[in-house]
Amino acid sequence: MTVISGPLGAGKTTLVNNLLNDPGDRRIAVVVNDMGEVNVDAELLDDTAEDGIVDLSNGCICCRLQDDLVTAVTRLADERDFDYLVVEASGISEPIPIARTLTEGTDGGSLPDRFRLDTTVSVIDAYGFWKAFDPAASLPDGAPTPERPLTEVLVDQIEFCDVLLLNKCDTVPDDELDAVEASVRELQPRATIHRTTYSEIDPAAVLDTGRFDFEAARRRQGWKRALAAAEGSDGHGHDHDDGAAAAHGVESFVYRRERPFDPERFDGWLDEWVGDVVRLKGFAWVASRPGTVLGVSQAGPAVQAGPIGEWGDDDPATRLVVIGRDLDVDAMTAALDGCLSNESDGVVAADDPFPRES
Ligand SMILES: Nc1nc2c(ncn2[C@@H]2O[C@H](COP(=O)(O)OP(=O)(O)OP(=O)(O)O)[C@@H](O)[C@H]2O)c(=O)[nH]1
Repeated sequence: MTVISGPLGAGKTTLVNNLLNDPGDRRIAVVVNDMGEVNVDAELLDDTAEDGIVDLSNGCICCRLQDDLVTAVTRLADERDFDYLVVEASGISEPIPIARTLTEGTDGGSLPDRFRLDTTVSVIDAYGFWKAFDPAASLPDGAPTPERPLTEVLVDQIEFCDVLLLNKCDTVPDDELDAVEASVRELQPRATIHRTTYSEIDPAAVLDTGRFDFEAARRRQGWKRALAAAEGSDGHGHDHDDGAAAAHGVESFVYRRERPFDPERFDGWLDEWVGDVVRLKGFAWVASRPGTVLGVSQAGPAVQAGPIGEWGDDDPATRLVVIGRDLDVDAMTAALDGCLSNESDGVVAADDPFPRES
């Protein structure tokens, strides 16, 4: 099986159609997931192949429709003869839960033994990505408007995949495309990246690649690599061998402190969206909650910060990975230092910005 993820309008259906039109000597079946009540995507798929296409609509296969996905694949296996299954996730699907469903199954059941998750593909709209991180970007003539701002899900889709299609390359100038690819590469050091237009790609690059590896995909996300590198060095976690990233000013650094933040000042810092930052991810020690690990995740304008566990036997600390272009590391470090509290505990925030989830 190959799973295709990616934001709305990135070119996933276009890729599925290309694969249906040129499957080589494979017989392909397709499961298409769409959020709407009518599965528009299934209607857009070529009629000739319609028989092997299952629609899962009105929900998302990463959450509500997990069991439906297992049931649909099992039924397809019972009723049809095919060699390869392509699953097109909805634009808002998170790839990790889908990969888990397709490898481990759900509480309600698992896939027949003869299925094997082979490749996870993310189709990313190069223009949408470029615009999301560059507030000054303007729309080239005739380019489709991206339907969705960058969100946490988009970064999840970039960070967790084996093959990444940087699609709609016709809508971004070549020099900017190099910078876009360098940023994507910093987030996603492991995947094979292909630049595509109208999702045109050799089917062998996305089918039967043998590249899926759950643990490697999770372990080798860009921010985790930066964190691991920083723990053994001076805090600059970027890959010094990566000339493309350096040429475009793309880097990552890790903010590390053994002192807690003042909750209100740190919350204020998180609210100040810094345009050059592509990704902020890690954990923090906050003085108002001395026993609690605060998880922090920012992707474009979307920020999430909340309790993710207890320090337990670990010494509390802050580790924040920042990935971006032309980062002013000194200014950012100074701003974060300005949010540090002198108290290691006992600070009471009048209105706790990071309440424990009930
Ligand atoms: N300019 C340009 N348009 C493209 C390219 N690839 C796809 N499109 C167009 O972008 C639109 C969306 O493409 P789809 O393949 O439907 O995207 P999708 O990811 O399946 O979209 P959702 O199902 O809504 O999430 C369509 O009008 C495509 O023709 C490309 O490389 N360049």
